[in-house]
Parts: sequence; C-alpha cells; structure tokens
Amino acid sequence: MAVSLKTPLVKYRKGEEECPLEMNIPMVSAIMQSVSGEKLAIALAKQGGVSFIYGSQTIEQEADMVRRVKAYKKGFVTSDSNLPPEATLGDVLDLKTRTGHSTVAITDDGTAHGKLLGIVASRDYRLSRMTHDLKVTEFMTPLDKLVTAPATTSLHDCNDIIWDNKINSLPLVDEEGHLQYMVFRKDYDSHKENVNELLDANKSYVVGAGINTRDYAERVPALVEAGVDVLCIDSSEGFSEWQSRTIDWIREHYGDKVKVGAGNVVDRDGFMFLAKAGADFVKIGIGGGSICITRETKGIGRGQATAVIEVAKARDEYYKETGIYVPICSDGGIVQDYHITLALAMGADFVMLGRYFARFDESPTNKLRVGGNYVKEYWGEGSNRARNWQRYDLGGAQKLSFEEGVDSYVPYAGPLADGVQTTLYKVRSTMCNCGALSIPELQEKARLTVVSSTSIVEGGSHDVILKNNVQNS
Ligand SMILES: NC(=O)C1=CN([C@@H]2O[C@H](COP(=O)(O)OP(=O)(O)OC[C@H]3O[C@@H](n4cnc5c(N)ncnc54)[C@H](O)[C@@H]3O)[C@@H](O)[C@H]2O)C=CC1
Ligand SMILES: O=c1[nH]c(=O)c2[nH+]cn([C@@H]3O[C@H](COP(=O)(O)O)[C@@H](O)[C@H]3O)c2[nH]1
Ligand SMILES: [K+]
Repeated sequence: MAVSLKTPLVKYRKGEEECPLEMNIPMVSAIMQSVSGEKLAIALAKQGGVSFIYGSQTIEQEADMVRRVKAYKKGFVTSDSNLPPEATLGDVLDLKTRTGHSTVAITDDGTAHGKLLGIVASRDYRLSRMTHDLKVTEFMTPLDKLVTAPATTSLHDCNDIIWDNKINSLPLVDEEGHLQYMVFRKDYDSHKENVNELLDANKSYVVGAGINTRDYAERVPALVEAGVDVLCIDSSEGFSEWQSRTIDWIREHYGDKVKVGAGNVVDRDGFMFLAKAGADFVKIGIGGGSICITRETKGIGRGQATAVIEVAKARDEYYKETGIYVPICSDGGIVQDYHITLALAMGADFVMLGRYFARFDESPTNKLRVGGNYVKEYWGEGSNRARNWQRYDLGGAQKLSFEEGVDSYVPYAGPLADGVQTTLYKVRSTMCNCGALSIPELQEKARLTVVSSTSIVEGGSHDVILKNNVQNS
C-alpha cells in the first residue's frame, strides 16, 4: 500500500524546515519498567517507532540501556552464554537451561568479551558417554580449530564465511583475541533490511528515555552522554511548574540540541503551558491507561478522546500563531488496533502504548502460564511494584501511602514485529477507506461521529451462533 505513516516526533517550523526527528510509524512505547527495556527498544526501532526507556531505575542503569541500544549492530550478538575454562559439562547444561541457547563461548574469564579459548555447541558432547564433571577444555572446539573473523568484518562477509565453512556460528574477535560478537546462521533471515527501521546519522537505532522533574541535572547529562535521541518528562501531571523548570534547565545547558517532550495534559491550557515552556512534543492522557487507577484513587483525569480533540485544536492554534508545530501524543487506553486510527483521526501525531507492547516477547517481563494460557506480567509505574525501586515521595522523605496503578497479566502475543505489522496493516487499510495516504490527510479527511451503545453492539458479530463456541459432544 502506498500509504505513508511517517510522523513528526518533535517540534519544527512546519512549511519552512524538515522535522529534525521523524518516525516511520506513529507508535512509541510507554515509559514503564514492564514495557520499555533495551530489547523492546531495538525491536520497535526496527519497525520504525521509538521506545522511551523507563526512568524508574538508577541513572547508571538507564544510561547503560540507552548505550546498549545505540551500540547494537544488526546481526552481531553479544554472547549471553559464556563460561571460563574451569567450567564443566554440568555448567554448560545449567547455562543452556537458563539462556535457552546451545552455543557457549569459553573465554579466559568467562565473560562475553574475555579472550576466546573455544566454543561448546551441542555437537561437542554426548550425554550418554560423558560425565557432568568433565572440564569444558576436554571437549570444546578449541580456538585453533575454530573459524573466526576480525571484529571489523561486515555482516555480509560474515554470512559468506558461515555458508562457505558450513558452520552455525561465527565468533568475531578483536586484535588481542577478545571475543566481541557472535553471528549466527539461524539469524540470517532477520538480517535482511527492515524497510521502516529508524536509524540516526550513524546508522544506530533511534531511542528515547524518560526523565523526572527531580534529578534532571544528573540524569539528563548521563543520558545525553549515552547517546539518547530524545527525552520525555514522565509524569501524570504536566501542567506544573516542575516541568517548565526541567525544560528551562535543559535549554540553558543544551539549547535546542536536546529534544524533550513533556506531559501529561488533558486540555488546551495544559498544552499551551508546555508549548510555551518549550516542550518538543506534548503527551496527552490522565487516567485512561489499562493499569491506571488515578481517576478512581484521586478523581482526576479526562476521557481520552475528549482530551485529544481539544489538545489537537490547541496545537493547530499554536501553529497558526507561531509557525511552530508541536506534535501531540495520545498516551494510554489503546485496546483495539482501530483505536490507534481513531486517535490519529482525532488529531494525534502518534500514540504511546504500554499494555500493547507488554504482551510481546521483547518486553522485559516474565512470560508465564496461567490457567492454560500464556501471559506476560504488566504493572503500572504508580504501583508499589514499580515504585519500590525508591524515588517515589511527596516532596520529602514521606512515602505515598496509596497506589495509583495495578500489577497484572496481559495475554502473550508473540514477536513484536508480527504484532506491529498486523496492527499497522489495519491502520493503513482504514486510512485508504478515508481516502488518506498520510496521517495529516487522515486528520483532515476522517469524519468522526458519536455512536450509541446499540451501534456498538451492531458493529460486532451478533445474533448468530459462532462456530467456535459450539461444543462438540
Ligand atoms: N498518565 C497517567 O494517567 C498516570 C501516569 N502515572 C505514571 O506514574 C509515574 C509517576 O507519576 P507521578 O506520580 O505523576 O510522578 P511525579 O514525579 O511527576 O510526581 C509525584 C509527586 O512529586 C511532586 N514533584 C515533582 N517534582 C518535584 C520536585 N522537583 N520537587 C518536589 N516535588 C516534586 C509532584 O508534584 C507530585 O506530587 C509516571 O511514570 C507516570 O507516567 C501515574 C499516574 C497517572
Ligand atoms: O494511573 C496510572 N497509574 C500507573 O501506575 C501508570 N503507569 C503508567 N501509566 C500510564 O498508562 C500509560 C499506558 O497505558 P496503556 O497500558 O493503556 O497503554 C502509560 O504510558 C502512562 O501514561 C499509569 N497510569
Ligand atoms: K484506567
């Protein structure tokens, strides 16, 4: 389909200059422990969107996650299964159970970047003939019998070496013999280009990170140093002096070079406040998230559609007055794929999703089997589980005594790439129905109408006996 889902992530003088940071799809992942870790960030950037790495962790941990996303090289894997030469067959088997990987690098210090001594793969041992206390050095394929390549070898050449030598994995070593990466034969298919992938000028994946309105003077420099592309202040309350102070501090120290979104707001005044404070984008949504109980606990918030429609008007008004287009993001509450299309039609430039992404393989949480179904864990940033990492307080040392989010399970949904591609196929298809080949065109052409509850029932399958539900006795 010739439909473009390109959309601006940060403000720009529309009509006069290119947006300095655009996405290829209108999706970002929520600033949450249970959603946006480095794996999800890489998987989403491959599809053309951006993750905001969660800020509810130490500055060092967050900066390290950003650094690892920026350092990621497609097809080059940092080995997660490594053992020292003293290790035994028993250790190999234990490690295999833990990582699920059957290729183990034997390095002098047992780390991913130690001096490479050999490789153990399944074909190197026979459990029926060997005891668990046998040393790996007795049965590994030693370095002098291994095919390796210099760390600077291109992925294309690595794949040729793998095919020519009929091997399953190729270790890449630096000049001192330290292991740098592994390239695996089975990953070959995923090495092919992703047409939508979102890269910076150095061909690294684009990644965002969440910040707060307290430790920004330390956190922002660490994230910038790690190579972050865009920041976002993570809070339920954007219409606040704390946020303008945070943006002021960033402008004072970095000018416009460091991009920072702010939020959340739910009305015109909130948007105008943040736009004037200098936010690069503005995030909308209080209380609508699937794990949010803010409206129930505090009685604040607003219906998501009402909020998006009002803020979109304010954005257009601000653009008319100043020539600056400040993109807006609808955050939370997306359940059906078509809700994304609706949010865009109502004027959002992109959407932020938590529950949606938490369901995929790449989210950082455990996959469990509950009641015969696979699920993944998903918890709110305002839940005790998330807050326990520490920062939560009300100005002083006193801990908040009530939760604003829940801890939950969501149905497991497989790999992110498949999920996102299916979702966006539907979005594009609806855009075609509306005669729109781009998001701005959708915003202009889509006709929104209020529906009754009867109409919603009518819209689903009804008054038929679904074959799936017929019990065969
Ligand atoms: N979108 C939503 O509806 C909601 C989202 N959340 C999520 O929960 C997490 C926590 O959100 P919030 O509770 O809004 O966090 P927050 O850190 O923005 O605010 C917590 C409290 O600290 C105060 N505060 C902020 N900066 C301060 C400073 N520099 N000095 C002193 N006091 C300061 C605030 O006024 C507020 O009372 C975020 O991840 C947020 O996205 C939580 C509730 C609702
Ligand atoms: O009231 C809340 N308590 C929480 O604990 C909480 N954690 C996240 N969020 C917000 O929910 C958004 C994700 O929503 P979805 O799961 O519906 O995509 C996120 O992007 C946040 O805006 C919270 N809101
Ligand atoms: K809710």
